[in-house]
Amino acid sequence: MHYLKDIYKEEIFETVFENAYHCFVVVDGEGLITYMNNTYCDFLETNKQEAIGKHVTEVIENSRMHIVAKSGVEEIADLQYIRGNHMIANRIPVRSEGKVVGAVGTVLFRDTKEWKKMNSHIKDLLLELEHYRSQLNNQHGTTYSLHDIVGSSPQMNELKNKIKKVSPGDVSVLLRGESGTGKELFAHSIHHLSERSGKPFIKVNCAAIPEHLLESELFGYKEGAFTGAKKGGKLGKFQLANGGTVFLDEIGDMPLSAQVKILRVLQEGEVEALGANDTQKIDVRIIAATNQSLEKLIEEQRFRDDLFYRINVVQVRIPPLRERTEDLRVLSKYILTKVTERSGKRVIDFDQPVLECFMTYQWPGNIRELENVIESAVHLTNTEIIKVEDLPDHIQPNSNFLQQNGTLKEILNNTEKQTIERSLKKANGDKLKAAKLLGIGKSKLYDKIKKYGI
Ligand SMILES: Nc1ncnc2c1ncn2[C@@H]1O[C@H](COP(=O)(O)OP(=O)(O)OP(=O)(O)O)[C@@H](O)[C@H]1O
Repeated sequence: MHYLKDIYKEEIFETVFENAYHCFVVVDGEGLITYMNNTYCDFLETNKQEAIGKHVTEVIENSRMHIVAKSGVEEIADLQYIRGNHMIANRIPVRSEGKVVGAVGTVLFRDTKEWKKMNSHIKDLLLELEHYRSQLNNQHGTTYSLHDIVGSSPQMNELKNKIKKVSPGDVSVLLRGESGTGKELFAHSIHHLSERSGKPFIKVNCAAIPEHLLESELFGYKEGAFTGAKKGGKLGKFQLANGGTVFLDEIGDMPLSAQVKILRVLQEGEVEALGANDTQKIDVRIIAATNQSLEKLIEEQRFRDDLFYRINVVQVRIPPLRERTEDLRVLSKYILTKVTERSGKRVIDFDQPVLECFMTYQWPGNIRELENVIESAVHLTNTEIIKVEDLPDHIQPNSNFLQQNGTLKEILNNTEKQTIERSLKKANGDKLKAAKLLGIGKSKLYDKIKKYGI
């Protein structure tokens, strides 16, 4: 007697897999795709001929099927980021005669409406989590401590030691450094390490507050001080920070009129709210930051020298990123982890040429720029490893071949391979489009893809 499954095995397989609403993929022990149903092909905008035989990571973003096909450890309900959305993936190893020979994968919530709903739900939850985390951190106004300052270059170690020394006590500190070097991070750390850490840390962005509002923002106002003043008045940043620290960011942009008032607070330890008849005693520590040369501003009479001497008791210079390239690797990894945790996309490392590229780039925007570059690369990459092609054009070394070693032929081949890979990426895998971008015929492109094993 034959069982039904023996007679119609193929038909049953076909019916189940091809008519399913779910995406199915099967890989062999090497991670090469041996089967993919139409639903999955449609979703990935590919077809069976293209997909079958390729390594799964070339076809599916963030896939771990090849790992499961090796480890034999199933992964159920894993969150996977594919084509801009969070999907639920199951990966089950296939065994034959006790050996792991491959894996079967399914992706749930393919149905557009269903997964859109689930996806927006997950995004909402991630945002909510982020909100609570930052609320918790913000309770005392400080979000960072010295532990959050990544870097172990000699310059960074020296800097951290200096910060440890100046933090206790009340001396004013002037942080100098280019934009994005981490001045705010250091200001937080100084507060955190001081006796004032249990008291508020209040940041004033001197460049962002319009001149006519600066005084009321800094020193507050009494009810009825001017038309439009709030009932009950408003406390200024200095009153809010009483007992704690005021961080005057971008102090070089502070208007002269406000500089006089700040000087008075520093000299006399008292503030006068707008419309008030009396002054109020205030005890704050000042940390100021600038990326401009205050000396030059003094020469141009845009900054008061008496205020400069007050805030410049201890000066801390934060070196630009290009002067401490030893920190690049660890910083990049740290930022990558932060970005992937936030976005839910699985990207685990950088290709070596990416790090080499980082080493030679000048980083005018310093760590903030590094953060932006990594964030955009994480969104653009189709694999778990960030490649040079995932970087913004201006970061990529355009004279790449000049830095390569090897014979002329090897260098030319390598450059040709990289150019083809980039064009394919730009054309989203569309070979006709890529051939057009490269100004060559489709069959020539196919030959080269084959030659270089792309
Ligand atoms: N050593 C570091 N380790 C980890 N993150 C850092 C480090 N330095 C800077 N960052 C990050 O880089 C970004 C920019 O830092 P921050 O805002 O402190 O720079 P800044 O010098 O105050 O910039 P600006 O002058 O433009 O205000 C922040 O997101 C910060 O967390």
